[in-house]
Amino acid sequence: MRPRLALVPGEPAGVGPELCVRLAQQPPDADLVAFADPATLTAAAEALRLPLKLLSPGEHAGPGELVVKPVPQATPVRFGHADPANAAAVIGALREAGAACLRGEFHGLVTGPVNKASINAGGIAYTGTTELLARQAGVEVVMMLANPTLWVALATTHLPLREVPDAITRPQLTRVIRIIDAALRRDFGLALPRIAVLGLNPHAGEQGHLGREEIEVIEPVIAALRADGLRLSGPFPADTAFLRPRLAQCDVVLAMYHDQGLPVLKHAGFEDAVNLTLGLPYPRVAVDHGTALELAGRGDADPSSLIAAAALCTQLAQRRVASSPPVGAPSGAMLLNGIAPAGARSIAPEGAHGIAPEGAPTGWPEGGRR
Ligand SMILES: NC(=O)c1ccc[n+]([C@@H]2O[C@H](COP(=O)([O-])OP(=O)(O)OC[C@H]3O[C@@H](n4cnc5c(N)ncnc54)[C@H](O)[C@@H]3O)[C@@H](O)[C@H]2O)c1
Ligand SMILES: N[C@H](C(=O)O)[C@H](O)COP(=O)(O)O
Repeated sequence: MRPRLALVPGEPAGVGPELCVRLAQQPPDADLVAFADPATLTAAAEALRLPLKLLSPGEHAGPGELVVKPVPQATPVRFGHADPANAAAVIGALREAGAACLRGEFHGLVTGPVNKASINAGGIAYTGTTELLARQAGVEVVMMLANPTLWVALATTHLPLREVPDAITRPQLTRVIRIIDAALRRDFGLALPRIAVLGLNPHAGEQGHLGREEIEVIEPVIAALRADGLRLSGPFPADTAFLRPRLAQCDVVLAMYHDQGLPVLKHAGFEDAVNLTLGLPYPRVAVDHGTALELAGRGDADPSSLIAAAALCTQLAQRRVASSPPVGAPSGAMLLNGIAPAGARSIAPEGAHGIAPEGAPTGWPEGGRR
């Protein structure tokens, strides 16, 4: 099955448009439709001196071609200079593409980076695309970033650090863990996903001497969900939870907040990591990097994350359309686009202690992106 995927470049002045142009040179096994201003895509192609022929919806694109659903900007793009006047176009493209996915016109959504400050400066309250798509779909979601060696999900996303402890409650954390468990079963075929839950406080609260959220919220949630059959461990002190032997025991690490988990993930592998939204009615996969305004229009931006996102979204869409996941697939068995859960690395032939050595993804199914 060849999926139809909606593609949204994100901030016009950032690296998103040129990465879409690069993606169009080596498209995934899917039909892409870009929701964007055609002039911006053309300008990006010209800046990079790459061929790009824009087509209309309904036409079939080959390499160097891209079908576009026009979303006009208020002002012409100037790479490197985000214009808040274009906020409505950026958000409009995301909303249009999300709505089309909800109507079943596309099998999945791939998105580039958005500059949160520019959108807010343009008068639109926006914390992130994850939250925007969740609100539009009327569901709760979980953000999970993944690269071939590590998966990290977040209990909270884009909110001030000061607000994090109050946002983590027993019902909220229960819902987060259930969304992760269900998504990893459905989309990755894990029979019993192993979720390692981090504490919130230093040393996971040190038995209540360094904070009580572990005792009052996190431990009771883990105990209740374990009693329901979920495979949970923790709460672990965050500073040692990412040590290799510990990672080998889980499929995904659940961090309590954005900067508890994502610096580790991005340090472990920035280039080919992707950002998944778990819990949406359709697969959404995004880049793991930001708008990188300083690189835009120069041709120096690495397209690996967008290419990985499009490839993974293609596979997730195919998987959802195809029959249900294989019954009893061993935990960690599914490898999609080389994205394997942490514990699954032990089945990769190159892995030592389940960790792929430098440059190892070449041996993984479809994982030879570098
Ligand atoms: N997916 C998203 O929408 C997303 C993700 C992260 C950050 N952001 C937004 O992007 C803006 C800039 O954020 P930031 O500076 O913290 O992060 P950033 O990812 O834009 O940049 C961090 C560093 O990585 C480099 N980099 C980023 N993408 C690259 C690529 N494709 N190839 C090579 N190098 C690359 C940059 O040059 C910079 O040195 C902010 O407004 C932030 O909110 C958006
Ligand atoms: N938190 C993400 C990251 O650090 O890569 C990013 O800022 C935005 O993600 P969404 O587009 O899914 O909101």
